[in-house]
Amino acid sequence: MFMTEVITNRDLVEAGIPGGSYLPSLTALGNRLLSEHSREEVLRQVRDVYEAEHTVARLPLQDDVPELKINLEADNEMEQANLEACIATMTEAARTPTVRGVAILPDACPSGPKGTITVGGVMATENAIHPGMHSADICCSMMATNLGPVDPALVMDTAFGHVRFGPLARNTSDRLTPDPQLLRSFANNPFMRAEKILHNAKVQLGTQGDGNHFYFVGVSEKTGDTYVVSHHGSRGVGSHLYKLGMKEAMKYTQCRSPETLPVNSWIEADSQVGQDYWEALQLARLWTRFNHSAVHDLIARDLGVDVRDRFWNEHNFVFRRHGLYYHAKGATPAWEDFSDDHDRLGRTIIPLNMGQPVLIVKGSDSPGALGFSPHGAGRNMTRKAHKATLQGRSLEAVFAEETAHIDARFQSGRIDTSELPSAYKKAEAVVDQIERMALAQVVDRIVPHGSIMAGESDAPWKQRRQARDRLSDEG
Ligand SMILES: Nc1nc2c(ncn2[C@@H]2O[C@H](COP(=O)(O)O)[C@@H](O)[C@H]2O)c(=O)[nH]1
Ligand SMILES: [Mn+2]
Repeated sequence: MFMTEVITNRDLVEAGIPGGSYLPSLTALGNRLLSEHSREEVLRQVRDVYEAEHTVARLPLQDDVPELKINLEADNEMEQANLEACIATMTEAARTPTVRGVAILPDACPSGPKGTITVGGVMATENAIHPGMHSADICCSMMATNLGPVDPALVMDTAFGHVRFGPLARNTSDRLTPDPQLLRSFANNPFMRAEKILHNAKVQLGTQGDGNHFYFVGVSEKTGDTYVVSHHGSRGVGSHLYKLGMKEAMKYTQCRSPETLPVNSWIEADSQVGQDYWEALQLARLWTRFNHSAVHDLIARDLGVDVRDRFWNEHNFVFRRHGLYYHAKGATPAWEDFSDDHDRLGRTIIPLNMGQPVLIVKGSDSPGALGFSPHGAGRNMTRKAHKATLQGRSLEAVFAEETAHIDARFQSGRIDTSELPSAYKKAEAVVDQIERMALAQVVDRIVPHGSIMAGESDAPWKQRRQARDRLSDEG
């Protein structure tokens, strides 16, 4: 009988057992064993029990990575460099232990340090949701509304009065009202009930953000009807959800697979947290749909016309299919029933740039692209590299040349050259690859009349990016 002392939680931690909710029961076990064994023996036995019952094998990075499905062709040196960078980063990301399939699309370009999924990229994973693979702009998406045979110039002016790009929020007098039932669902979800999410769901409703988000007005080649097409995501709702998801993912992955790059951390999909996060993603999606349609409805109301038709699709999201989680970061789902509210004619939307038609396509569910098509034209070079190509020319001259055939407006009143057509890959080459690689079938084209975007601003995040660019120039 050795009963001379007790074992505490701290003793177990000092003996190398990490803290956790199981600690009190292990301590109780240790104290029972103390009546029969030496302290040293008890600690050894408790450690064995901990290892048998409370640890899971750590997952190493995969050496045999799934075959990379490449749907991207390079026509010149710059495109070749882009393709190689895409392959390098996706090959690294594919080493993440959960990854079962990888594809890059014609609009692919790197977006982050090596190992980060590309824009124009798809990653299929097993029992894992990776916030870094659907990106921070959760449910970035396109919505098209057919307004009938209305004068597109009138639609442009009406739209301009209703959109709120950039740091412009809707002020209290023109704020839109969120769907009360949706807000109740937010309050019931452990992620979505966060104060910042609930706040943004109210004050950011009817806002579009900045960067390459846009409102596009054009005329259908097929019917002559005028369409409005919008591009934005879930705004502050999604960006805060992304932060919360990433925090959970990093906590889990640091223990489960410490070799995995932090950006590729994941949440176990069939855990409670995973189910809550999945539901939160669906709620952010519903908020985004409401955000697109609320502004489209205001435009139709002011024009005094009925909405003749409407469809939409997300391109930054996670889809459950074939028992796997398909993460799309800038990729359009190309199978018919990818969501509960998919278009009954199977149409999705692929824009190219403000001066080119928006493509209305029917996805081909190509196995060679894991069932996806591109979400745009994509960039061959960074914003900074693109700016360098314009050196020596005034902003106004570049703008006038590239937008002569359309009514292009920046809501801030300041030209953002990084959003002009020349910033994107050649539209014809992307369309050619979509068709030749049988990723989707073009069923209509919305010919551009005009486009509204945020424009250049002094938003704090833009200033931080410029400061980083200056530093990298100096360094
Ligand atoms: N019709 C327009 N298309 C545009 C515009 N700016 C960008 N784009 C295209 O959209 C995709 C979406 O990019 P994302 O990664 O931010 O989702 C991009 O690849 C471009 O091809 C525009 O003003 N009008
Ligand atoms: Mn987008």
